[in-house]
Amino acid sequence: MSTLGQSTNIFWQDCGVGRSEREKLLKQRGCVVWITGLSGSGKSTLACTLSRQLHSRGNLSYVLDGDNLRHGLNKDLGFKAEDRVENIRRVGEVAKLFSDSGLICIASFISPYRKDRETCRALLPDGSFIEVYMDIPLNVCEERDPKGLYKLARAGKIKGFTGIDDPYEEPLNCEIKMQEENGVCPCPFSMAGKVVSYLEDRGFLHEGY
Ligand SMILES: Nc1ncnc2c1ncn2[C@@H]1O[C@H](COP(=O)(O)OS(=O)(=O)O)[C@@H](OP(=O)(O)O)[C@H]1O
Ligand SMILES: Nc1ncnc2c1ncn2[C@@H]1O[C@H](COP(=O)(O)OP(=O)(O)O)[C@@H](O)[C@H]1O
Repeated sequence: MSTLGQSTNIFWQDCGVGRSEREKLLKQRGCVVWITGLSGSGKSTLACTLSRQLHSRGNLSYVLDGDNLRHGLNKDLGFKAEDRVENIRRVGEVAKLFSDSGLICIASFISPYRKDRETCRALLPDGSFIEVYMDIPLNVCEERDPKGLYKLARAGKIKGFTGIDDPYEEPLNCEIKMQEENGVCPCPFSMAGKVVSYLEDRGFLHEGY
């Protein structure tokens, strides 16, 4: 495997305990559920509700959340385009490791650029990157505004806020799309149920897949 960047004289170290052994132990298959969408679209809520539903049925998951990772691993990054690219690059690599460990990794990031999401997808075995698009209209997200950030962005106090004066590129071929139905947003529990059904149907949640 050659994924070398600046480092030289380094060699891939294989380990006798492999992915399939870990997956057998956990009775599930590792994957990445990648939740993308505007601020306020419900990404974190869905991520946590999904993690709870999986936990209740005996499946091990772990949530990687934009706000949280920016407190640690990514605290050197801001919101300029190149910082967002690096943010998602690092998260993609971490998500790959988590899924290789056999976990259901739930990544919740605005991840505004299509190319970066596709790069993360390409890191994973076919079918194990499940892109979930929170297709919630900007005006709904803005009305919610739980952190008051849209208000600040509209007032010009935050520059480069996604959806206001920074781009968001919608997925073209996501696996799951969450949308309002008759002007009503489905509850987080039913959204999480939709993801669980998807994972179940594709054998991610069972032994003997
Ligand atoms: N300029 C700007 N644009 C968008 N979002 C902003 C900005 N500044 C701060 N925030 C807060 O940062 C959270 C998004 O972090 P992410 O790591 O998911 O962003 S990105 O994927 O790198 O675009 C986002 O969290 P969510 O609301 O949960 O999406 C915001 O709370
Ligand atoms: N399915 C939903 N229906 C209605 N309100 C929701 C739903 N999901 C989240 N919310 C509310 O919307 C706001 C933003 O949710 P959050 O999960 O923080 O979004 P994000 O992580 O995308 O910024 C919160 O106040 C949350 O309670």
